Amino acid sequence: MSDIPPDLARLRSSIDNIDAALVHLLAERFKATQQVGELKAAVGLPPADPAREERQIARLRGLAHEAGLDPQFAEKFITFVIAEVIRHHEALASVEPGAAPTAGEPAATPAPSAPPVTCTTGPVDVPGGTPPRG
Ligand SMILES: O=C(O)C(=O)C[C@]1(C(=O)O)C=C[C@@H](O)C=C1
Repeated sequence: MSDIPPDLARLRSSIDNIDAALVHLLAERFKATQQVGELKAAVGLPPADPAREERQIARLRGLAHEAGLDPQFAEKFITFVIAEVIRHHEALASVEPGAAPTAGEPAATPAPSAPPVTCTTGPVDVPGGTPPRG
């Protein structure tokens, strides 16, 4: 393969930095939305808030326009991210005592001090399950 022109290498290095920043920014956003999901589940608020989403989309479309980014792309991107957040919120709501009501149902009384839900990456300890080996 031929040598990479220095300008291409420089631009790619910049792209790599930007991509890393995007990943870090998204990780921070998901840390914040995780807490929102726990709070919503604890008080019985529904996972999605379409009115809030409408405001976010309108705001981001405006920012995108000012920044020279395609507003349609900005909307698609934030909609994609929010859809994933809602999926996480729904998972939290399904395990919280103050789980979100389904349509037409009143909200359950929230537990006074519902513990925060944490994500487990390792094996889950089930009471009465197989004792750990070793
Ligand atoms: O602000 C909220 O209520 C959230 O749950 C966060 C968030 C988001 O990711 O920005 C996600 C789902 C809602 O529909 C609206 C916004």
